[in-house]
Amino acid sequence: MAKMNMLQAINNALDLAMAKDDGVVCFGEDVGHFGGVFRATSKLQEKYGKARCFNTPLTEQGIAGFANGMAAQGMKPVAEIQFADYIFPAFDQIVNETAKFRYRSGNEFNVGGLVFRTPYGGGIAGGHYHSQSPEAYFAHTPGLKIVVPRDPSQAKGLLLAAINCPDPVIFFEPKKLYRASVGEVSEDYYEIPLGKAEVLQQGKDVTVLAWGAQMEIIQKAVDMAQAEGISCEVIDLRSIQPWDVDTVAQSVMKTGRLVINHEAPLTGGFAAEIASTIQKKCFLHLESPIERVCGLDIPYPLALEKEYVPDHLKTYEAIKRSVNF
Ligand SMILES: Cc1ncc(C[n+]2csc(CCOP(=O)(O)OP(=O)(O)O)c2C)c(N)n1
Repeated sequence: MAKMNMLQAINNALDLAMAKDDGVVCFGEDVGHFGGVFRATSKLQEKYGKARCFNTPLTEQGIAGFANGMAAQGMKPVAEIQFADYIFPAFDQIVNETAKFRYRSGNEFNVGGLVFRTPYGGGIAGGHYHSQSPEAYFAHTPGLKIVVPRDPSQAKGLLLAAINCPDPVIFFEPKKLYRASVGEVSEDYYEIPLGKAEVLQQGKDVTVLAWGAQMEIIQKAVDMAQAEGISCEVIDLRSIQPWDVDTVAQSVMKTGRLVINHEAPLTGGFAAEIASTIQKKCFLHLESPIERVCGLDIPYPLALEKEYVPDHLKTYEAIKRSVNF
């Protein structure tokens, strides 16, 4: 075991994947010698050469198209989109090509092994080009897997599973935690299965659910609620697509209440999908309406970031509303 922050854990995962399989290549804007704007690919070019870790021009559509072609030929491209806010120039390639490659070619080709890594989320005073959480746009596209880690050891295991996955994966990295989240990480190769949620804390009154950077936010709210005797079950979804319906439904059947938190705006956010599915699966077990604690329906603001974010206080209020309904 070694103490790593999330960036070091991601770098370590990429290093192990590249050592294990010559087909794994890393590329993106300033990813080569510079190691990426956050240094996630630091030293990989030195170690594996310019053919396996290299810079691209400033063209996200080109990065995604290039990744599609490489993956279709059997390589395992790990492409970095510098900020998730800049993934939209690649939207056509990802939605129309990456996600549909296997379907469209009658299973003759697929782009499994393709991973788009991209830092997402706010809380860093980065304004609207460095703060958005666009996971729901991609969750709406069958054929993609979507994964969001919450800490270094999870980031490593989930990224290695993504690179080894027979389907293309978008790996959203909570940039706020890149250096802030530090923990013990095994230096060995290991994978954490995709599509499986993690129950972090058992409870009986209310289920509180989030992913990525919002996990530490909901934990603060849960601690406040528990101090008042409210017993909370805490779930980290880990994968947005596919998401672990059974684990969430089992929990809500026990607690009868659900609070979902995500940083993306409320309307059309992934919490709506979860709420809809769970109200159908757990209808006769629900004691109160499912609560969504999300970002406001506005562009991500620079000046009013604190008002925008679904923080621990808003989450605590939702837990209280849910329990006192
Ligand atoms: C679509 C998009 N992708 C990525 C970025 C992030 N970004 C900001 S500046 C920059 C590097 C620009 O380099 P260059 O075009 O050589 O101009 P320089 O600032 O070095 O003069 C990048 C990648 C962006 N602003 N927009």
